[in-house]
Amino acid sequence: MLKTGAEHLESLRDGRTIYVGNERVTDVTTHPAFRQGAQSIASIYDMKCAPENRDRMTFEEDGERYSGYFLRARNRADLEFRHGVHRAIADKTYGMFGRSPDHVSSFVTGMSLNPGVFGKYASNLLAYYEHMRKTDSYAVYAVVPPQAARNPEIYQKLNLPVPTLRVVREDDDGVVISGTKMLATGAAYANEIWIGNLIPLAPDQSKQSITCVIPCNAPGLQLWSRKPLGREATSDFENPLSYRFDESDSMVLCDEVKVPWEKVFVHDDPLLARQIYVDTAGHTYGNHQSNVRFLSKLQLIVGLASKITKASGADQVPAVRETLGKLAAWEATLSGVIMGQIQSAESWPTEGHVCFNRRYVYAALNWCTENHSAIVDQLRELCGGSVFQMPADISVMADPGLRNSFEQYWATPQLAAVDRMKLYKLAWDLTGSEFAGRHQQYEKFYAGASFVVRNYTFMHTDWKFLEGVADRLLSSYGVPDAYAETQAS
Ligand SMILES: Cc1cc2nc3c(=O)[nH]c(=O)nc-3n(C[C@H](O)[C@H](O)[C@H](O)COP(=O)(O)OP(=O)(O)OC[C@H]3O[C@@H](n4cnc5c(N)ncnc54)[C@H](O)[C@@H]3O)c2cc1C
Repeated sequence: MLKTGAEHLESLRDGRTIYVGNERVTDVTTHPAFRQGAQSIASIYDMKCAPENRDRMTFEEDGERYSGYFLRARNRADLEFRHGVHRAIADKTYGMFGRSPDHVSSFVTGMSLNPGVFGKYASNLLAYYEHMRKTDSYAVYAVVPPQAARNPEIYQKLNLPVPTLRVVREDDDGVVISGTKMLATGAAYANEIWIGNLIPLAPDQSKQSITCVIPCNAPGLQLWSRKPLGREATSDFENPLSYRFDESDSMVLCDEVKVPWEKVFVHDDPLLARQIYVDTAGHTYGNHQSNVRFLSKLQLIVGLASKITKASGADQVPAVRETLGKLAAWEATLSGVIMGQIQSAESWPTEGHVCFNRRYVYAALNWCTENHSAIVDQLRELCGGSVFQMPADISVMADPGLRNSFEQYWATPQLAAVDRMKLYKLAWDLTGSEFAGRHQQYEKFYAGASFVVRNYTFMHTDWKFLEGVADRLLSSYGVPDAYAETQAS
């Protein structure tokens, strides 16, 4: 099934509990904090449904049509298709939605390639994959325990309740979960939340190992939103990104939420809770989307940097061109690594299926995490003080006298005053606004702290091959005879 944007918006009016401070939001599709973000998500569904996008964004299987990100790739062409679907979604939203509907769905699709990893819950995973694609469900995830609660011993010693989410009871119908999990990006606009553990658990944390999915309106589930950024954005002219693309982040608080057995994927197995991401193609499928999404954002940054330099005429200065050249080189580097993920696809994890090259996915993930701040900083440098040269808002244009002055003194030979204002407002939303700050934090942490991201690369590197290169050279010469003899004696 393919949902339309309107159908998706309707599905969000489900009585979910979402708090902004002490205010309970009754309808995210109309509330000022979320309505524009909800519209942006709806526009992704409409794009998928549009007849002209049918072949590039959806596929047919056994007579039914599904969103393209549910395709289980059997060859390189399928990976190219998946890539194109992510690309279209990321381009539409300029890379601002990290957890767009194609992220967690790609995890589940990748996992469905070898469900055997899930042991006795394999059929649950497959049934969930079917449910997702049949209902065109939008899932997000909360797969990290809250900070400071990763060592329950500290709480136990002080006789305090452990805040992290865990199973508190089980019966014939399923399990009951309570506690918190961070940080469900996109939950305000999603249908379901995947609960899990992307970072390893200790062997005695079996009750925390629960991996399951819950609907966003599950009784007992509360979403505690961080400060929404769309709420303060008055128009897309003033805050072009905050206004449309605040994807929301929420703490997940479960108070005795019932999860039926068929929605449980891991239970009482701390080791497996993490292995399902490593031993299946889930994490790789999902993070190919992350890489593609970052590239769309990077292309916006580089394009804007060029326009900013043209607006002031600085594009003619050799040193400025050099900066643009560096930005363009970074953009090309990431493009190349992403295409390499398809070019060097792996026949993995099961016969008949293929996966994006894992090393290249993790290399790009690491590269993006390490370089986002530096990239944005280049744009900030190119902006200089221009962003603060602009009047507070567009209302100056309503006053004939002020408008006259503005149009006369703020124009440059290259650009009219109001066009400059428009340009710099976008640049500030990308580099310096609260929205920009949230993105900086997102790019640093969305795939885990940097040491976690580097560990993926460490895990997937063929060290034998690399050491072999060093060995080949080492073995091509020896210790000089005179010293070798000394050693031997
Ligand atoms: C904007 C945003 C959106 C997010 N969206 C999601 C989401 O959709 N779903 C989800 O599940 N999670 C999400 N997260 C949470 C994210 O997964 C975590 O932030 C991430 O795993 C890091 O955990 P932490 O924030 O607790 O930081 P910590 O792990 O506490 O790290 C904080 C700092 O301490 C350092 N540090 C801590 N421990 C060590 C160590 N052992 N060795 C070396 N350095 C260490 C880290 O390098 C880092 O600099 C999001 C986070 C942000 C900021």
